[in-house]
Amino acid sequence: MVKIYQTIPCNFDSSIQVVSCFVHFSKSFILLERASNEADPGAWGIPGGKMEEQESPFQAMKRELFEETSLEANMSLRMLGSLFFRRPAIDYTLQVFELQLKEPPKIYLSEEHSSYEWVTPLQMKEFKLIPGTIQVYRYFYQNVRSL
Ligand SMILES: Nc1nc2c([nH]c(=O)n2[C@H]2C[C@H](O)[C@@H](COP(=O)(O)OP(=O)(O)OP(=O)(O)O)O2)c(=O)[nH]1
Repeated sequence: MVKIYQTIPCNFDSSIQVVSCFVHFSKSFILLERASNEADPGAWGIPGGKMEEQESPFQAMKRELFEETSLEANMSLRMLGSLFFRRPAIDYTLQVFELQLKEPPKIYLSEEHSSYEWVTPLQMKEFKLIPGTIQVYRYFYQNVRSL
């Protein structure tokens, strides 16, 4: 259903760039549930979305974080790296970030999402996730080099 590569695969269409972010507070990170009128309704994922033309990955990530959670990312926004996603109908590059929060944040959702949860890595497995979310977590936080 989804194949994830560390290096660019053959004939990859690199026109679509997506940014996403692990927002950590204490031992948890935030998951957002896609609203019923969105693509893949009811699926849970970390904040993110498609990069717009003229945006840098950092600008796109700050914009998406603000739109989706109302968080204003500061200097502590860090890029972890990129992975290449191949789904049956679409290729895209996922640029993955992390943001470590020291204070409990106030979250305001947009209409794109219906709810949010702070989850530990173990709890994440209980959610109906956007495919690839666990592999991405493992890759960046548990040093699993094969996806
Ligand atoms: N938000 C988010 N998207 C992810 C994750 N993993 C992953 O493969 N994706 C994919 C699913 C979506 O096809 C794509 C993001 O698309 P989106 O629909 O949320 O983007 P957007 O907010 O810019 O929305 P749009 O109006 O342009 O459709 O990235 C993830 O963890 N979070």
